Amino acid sequence: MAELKEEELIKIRRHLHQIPELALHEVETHAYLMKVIQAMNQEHLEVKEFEELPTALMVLIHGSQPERTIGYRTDIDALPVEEKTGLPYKSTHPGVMHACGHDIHMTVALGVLSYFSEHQPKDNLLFFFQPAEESEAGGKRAYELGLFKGQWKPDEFYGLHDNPELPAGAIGCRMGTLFAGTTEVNIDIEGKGGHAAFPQDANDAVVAAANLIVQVQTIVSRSIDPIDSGVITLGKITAGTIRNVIAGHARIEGTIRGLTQDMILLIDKRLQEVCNGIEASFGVKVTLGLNQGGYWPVENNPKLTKRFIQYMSDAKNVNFIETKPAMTGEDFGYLLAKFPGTMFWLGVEDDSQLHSATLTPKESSIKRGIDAITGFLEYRMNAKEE
Ligand SMILES: CC(=O)N[C@@H](CCC[C@H](N)C(=O)O)C(=O)O
Repeated sequence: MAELKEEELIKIRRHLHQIPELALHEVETHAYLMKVIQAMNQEHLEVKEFEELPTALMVLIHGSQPERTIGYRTDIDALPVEEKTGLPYKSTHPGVMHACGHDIHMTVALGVLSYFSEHQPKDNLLFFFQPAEESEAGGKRAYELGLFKGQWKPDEFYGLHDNPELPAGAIGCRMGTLFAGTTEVNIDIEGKGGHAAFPQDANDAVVAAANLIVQVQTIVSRSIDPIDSGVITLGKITAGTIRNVIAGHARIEGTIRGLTQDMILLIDKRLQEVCNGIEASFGVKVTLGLNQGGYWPVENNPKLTKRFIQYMSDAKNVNFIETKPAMTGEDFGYLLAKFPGTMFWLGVEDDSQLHSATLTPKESSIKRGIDAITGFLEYRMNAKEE
């Protein structure tokens, strides 16, 4: 047994990349993670699975002189995106892809875990392999199901997200808010179907939906202080069956983002008002469903994040970049509201954005990320408390 080498980590990442699974269905991923972890030095390791959240996994490395339990979280799910990278190790699961880089996240976590399985840490280290980040709020579920109990409760929590806009291996972070809070939006419009030739006898849900979509564009442009930040994106619309039948139903799905909870609530309220207006002017029934789940703004803890940034800025082997807040969401925001901690970016340098079918993170970022994180954790465990 020895800690995982760079070429082994790359093999692991490529295997994970080939078996992406959607939120709460990460069965093969879970089994593969178990296999990799079981091949590590088990001397100080304890592994826990959970009947109530079967694809989740926690691993505790018992420290030599523990004063605290330091948590490290990685997400493990993928997205419903058909991969178009053409890579030899592309997804083998049709219509599903690690288009948000969670394969990189998991590999970095395994690398850090493998390092500390061979170099016993002073404090306890708790690794949380979390299902369902992209949807279904896996972090909140885990918390509400009581997974963080007894020795499985972190005193502080860290986690990363990959960032194609940063150079490979760079660490990005900031004090305060790193990511937005998000709310999932579902809008159902009920009109009356009919023949394309007799619109007067029907009530066209497509026309109502089109107007609603246009009016929604005024929420950010007209109701929000331009100095503040808010987003509403309607990413999916479905309606109708054929060109010559007037659709009686339309469904629109989207997402709201804000750097503060007040901003999210303001957009929620304005969206409800727009829906009410469409109901009144088109005589349709509009049902608005809003679900924030666990996607709270990601607020970095001041004391821990100051220490994190200090270490990363000073470390000779780390390219540290102070970043702006981003409108991406993360259910780690929920866990950071329960446990103090820090979320940060790992640069993976790519022209494609997160959630794109051509995302190809640079694999050299994996080892550099592991070195930066293990260095930080060692420093953290040995640093004197102020
Ligand atoms: C990092 C990232 O891309 N996260 C997702 C989180 C999704 C939140 C939720 N399902 C929503 O769509 O509102 C993101 O899309 O930012």
